[in-house]
Amino acid sequence: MTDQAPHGDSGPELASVVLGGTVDVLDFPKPGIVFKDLMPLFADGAAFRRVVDGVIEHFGRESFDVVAGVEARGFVVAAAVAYATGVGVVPVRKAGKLPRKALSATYELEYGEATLEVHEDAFVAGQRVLVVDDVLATGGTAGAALELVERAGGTVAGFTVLMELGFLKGRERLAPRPVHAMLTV
Ligand SMILES: O=P(O)(O)OC[C@H]1O[C@H](OP(=O)(O)OP(=O)(O)O)[C@H](O)[C@@H]1O
Ligand SMILES: Nc1ncnc2[nH]cnc12
Repeated sequence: MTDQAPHGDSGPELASVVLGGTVDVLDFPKPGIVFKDLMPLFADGAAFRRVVDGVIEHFGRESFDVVAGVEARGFVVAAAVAYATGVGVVPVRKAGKLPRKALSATYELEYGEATLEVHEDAFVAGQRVLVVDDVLATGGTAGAALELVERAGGTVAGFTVLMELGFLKGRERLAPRPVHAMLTV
């Protein structure tokens, strides 16, 4: 319903901040896709700080030991959360980008297929990992990222996105893993 107030797991105010920083791009990267571009949110310093602080407030800075960011736009949010909480950041990258021995997982997303990788020694056994991306759509990317974190020895402390495309049912695909989404559309 379009007349509803913006909603998400951190309340309507933060949901509105994300919505206000998002531009819909029609037919990108393929005809028929409405691409949610969060670059304007990242480019607005006050809005970016509010959503990064919102992620940290939701999970609590003592609940994770390291942040994993999913290439590419997940890197932006993950690095900011890591810096603000004084923990490290681990990139989960698209295939062929990591220089050392890596674990990989292939998945489907709204507009194709891709492979993600993480260094096999990226985590200390049992390290609590907060996994961060910008958008949850079908959940293929997130499922692969969470699987890789666990295969590399990490313990998933949480998964968060700034925007969830509810109609693509990614949350259901990831169940019973909890998803935190600042805005659900
Ligand atoms: O839930 P899914 O259907 O898997 O889609 C979500 C993923 O799609 C986008 O990334 P994309 O692969 O377009 O890469 P980019 O961040 O490098 O642009 C987005 O940043 C998520 O990572
Ligand atoms: N419609 C969309 N907008 C932005 N990122 C996406 N990832 C998958 N589908 C997407």
